Amino acid sequence: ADLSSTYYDTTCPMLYSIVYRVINDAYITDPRIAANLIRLHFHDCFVQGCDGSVLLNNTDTIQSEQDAAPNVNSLRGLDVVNNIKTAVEDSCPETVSCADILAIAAEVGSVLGGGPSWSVLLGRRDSLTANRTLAETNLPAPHFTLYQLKQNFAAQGLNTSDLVSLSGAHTFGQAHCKNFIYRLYNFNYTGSADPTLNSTYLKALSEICPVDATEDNLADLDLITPNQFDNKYYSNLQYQNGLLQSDQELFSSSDADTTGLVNSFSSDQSVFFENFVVSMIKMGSISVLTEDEGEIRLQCNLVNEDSSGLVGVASKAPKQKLAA
Ligand code: HEM
Ligand SMILES: [Ca+2]
Ligand SMILES: [Ca+2]
Repeated sequence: ADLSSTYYDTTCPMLYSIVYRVINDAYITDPRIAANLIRLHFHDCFVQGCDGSVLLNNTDTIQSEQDAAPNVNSLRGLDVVNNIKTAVEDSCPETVSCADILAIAAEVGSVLGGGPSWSVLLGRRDSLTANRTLAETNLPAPHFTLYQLKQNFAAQGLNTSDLVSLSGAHTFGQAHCKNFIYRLYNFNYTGSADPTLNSTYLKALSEICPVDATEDNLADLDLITPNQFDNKYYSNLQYQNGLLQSDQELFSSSDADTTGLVNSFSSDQSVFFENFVVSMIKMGSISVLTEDEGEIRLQCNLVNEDSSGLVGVASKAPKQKLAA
């Protein structure tokens, strides 16, 4: 069945305001949470669809996607998702999926950053499985060329325009040095910096990430407005101030048919916002589970019942008994 914006209108009318309140509380002390939550939804949707698989922890039967290379030491916001789930279960027990919570949280992240709001389509159900190998394979890498990025998005049913608009989420949040340090000192084994990196920006980045940078150092993805959801990401690219290679490729790749889109998003923020919303809704619909597929998890990090018959949340009855 199709997703619907009114899916929980009768079963959980306060859903949006509950999700908003929990995120807003976290945002006051940690504005980066807005970026963390958008990224979680993306990393969920690209791995067996938007089914909450990214939230599952390691167990005897689950290999957590959180340990896949693109996620390890890099996913934030999982605790806030659990806080949201607890608050939602309080008001609407056993009703709202974790996959839907991620989709709403992504929209709230955009809104809190000053970005667009949209009516989130709902009705996803949660997976019974995770797939770490698929997380390694499907999530795009920061060193990808434009060609690789297009292939990677096409595999999810997303086109070049989606690639450019969704990359605009790098208008906020941060990245670890290890994801771009190779651009600073020995790009493609040339012994020098990536030629598509602005020399002033290169100097600034070299201070954040010296050759022997420790793994924990972070740089803002958007050097102009690091916490604001706006279109500065695209003007940065025009000045060769993209942090990741995968960002700068959208403007600087020799065969970039994406340059025109970058220019139009840079010159008109409302055009960027409109396209971002369309692409987020498209991404949020990738391979969703609906109706009797999957389950409504009681705890986002655990399936309700594992193969050994143990219940995910001790205080709740297993799914089979509820249905009986
Ligand atoms: C186009 C291919 C993409 C690549 C190669 C990519 C890669 C990355 C990398 C390497 C980081 C830094 C991770 C770290 O160092 O901890 C990052 C951060 C981030 N990405 Fe992407 N990303 C892509 C697309 C997207 C999309 C489609 C979204 C959302 C719609 C997104 C949202 C974010 C956000 C918000 C952050 C900052 C997170 C934080 O501050 O914790 N990215 N991305
Ligand atoms: Ca998933
Ligand atoms: Ca920004």
